[in-house]
Amino acid sequence: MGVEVVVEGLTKSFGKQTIWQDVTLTLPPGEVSVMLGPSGTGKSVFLKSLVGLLKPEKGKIVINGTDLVRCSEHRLYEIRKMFGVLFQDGALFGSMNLYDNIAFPLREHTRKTEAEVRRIVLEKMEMVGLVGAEKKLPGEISGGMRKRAGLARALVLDPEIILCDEPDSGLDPVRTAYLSQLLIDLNAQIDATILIVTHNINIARTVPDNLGMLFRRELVMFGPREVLLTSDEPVVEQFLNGRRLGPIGMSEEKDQATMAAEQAHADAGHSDGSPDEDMRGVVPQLEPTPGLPFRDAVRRRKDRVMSIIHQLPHEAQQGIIASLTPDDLVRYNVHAAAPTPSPWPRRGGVL
Ligand SMILES: Nc1ncnc2c1ncn2[C@@H]1O[C@H](COP(=O)(O)OP(=O)(O)OP(=O)(O)O)[C@@H](O)[C@H]1O
Repeated sequence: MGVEVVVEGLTKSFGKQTIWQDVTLTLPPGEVSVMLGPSGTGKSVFLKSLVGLLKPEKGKIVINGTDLVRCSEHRLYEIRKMFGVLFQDGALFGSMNLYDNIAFPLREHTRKTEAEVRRIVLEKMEMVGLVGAEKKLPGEISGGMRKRAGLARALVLDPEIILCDEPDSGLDPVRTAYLSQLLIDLNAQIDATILIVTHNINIARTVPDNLGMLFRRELVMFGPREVLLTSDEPVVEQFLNGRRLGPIGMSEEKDQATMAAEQAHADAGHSDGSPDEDMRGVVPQLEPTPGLPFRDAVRRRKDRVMSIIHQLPHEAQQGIIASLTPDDLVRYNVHAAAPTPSPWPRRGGVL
């Protein structure tokens, strides 16, 4: 099973520019989490900090009892082996074919024989649907295939934590849907802890167990998917609906006067070009492809979320209860959906 990643009070700056501050969250072991945020809010910087490629100024990142921010280079090297990272462009070597690209970490970091390398590379290529493309060069294949090759390479050292930086970037909506399915299928097969950073609304709505959002140098929220999907926090609602109306502006944030003027314009019946449909609400989560194992994370998450359900906002409680099976209702002793009052904070809520 994947490991828990505990982030406490993390702050990252470049010179005088603070990217985000005081970020606190826990990636539950083996669950899939998505971090959303408008462009430039530091999602990639967060991901690189988790894997130790960037050093935050304050706070902790604790994995298996080790704080990555303060540990020795040797320990960091050991912990890094637990990670598989899918970078935005796949980060493949252009002059190597896919087989050699995927074999690279095995040849660099292990003493496996070429026969073992071959078995592992072909197994991972099959997992991501790339059988037969071994001899292709990265420049000869589509963006979607490059992503899958990058994912296969991230898998060869059997990672316990997989980080994906914008897996949808450069992909059409259909290929993005295939990649989302692939990530859920992988989670079912290897039970790794997965963090995806993205601004793709469809991925956010259908893939993760947990959702978070970075905005204005802060973690606005992080918690079970139902919390963000039903949230009326303006920045979350605006983002998940892909609307112009709201606090997020062209260059990240808007001033109050602009927001008021836009609201008045909308109230007067003028469209801002955004879809009318309200995307708020809990939609069914993607399930593994038939024939693959059930995701253990789903059962663990149910236990976890049901133990904190009374701390969550009403709409999230209702979304969670609506997703329970008749057996779950008995197991968790839930009588007719009756959410209880909740102390969920409107901002900065993290569970
Ligand atoms: N090595 C670096 N040195 C200085 N500034 C950096 C460095 N890496 C990132 N930044 C700055 O950090 C900020 C956040 O960048 P980041 O790429 O993490 O955003 P993002 O949320 O991933 O954006 P996008 O969704 O567009 O990829 C940007 O202003 C960027 O210029």
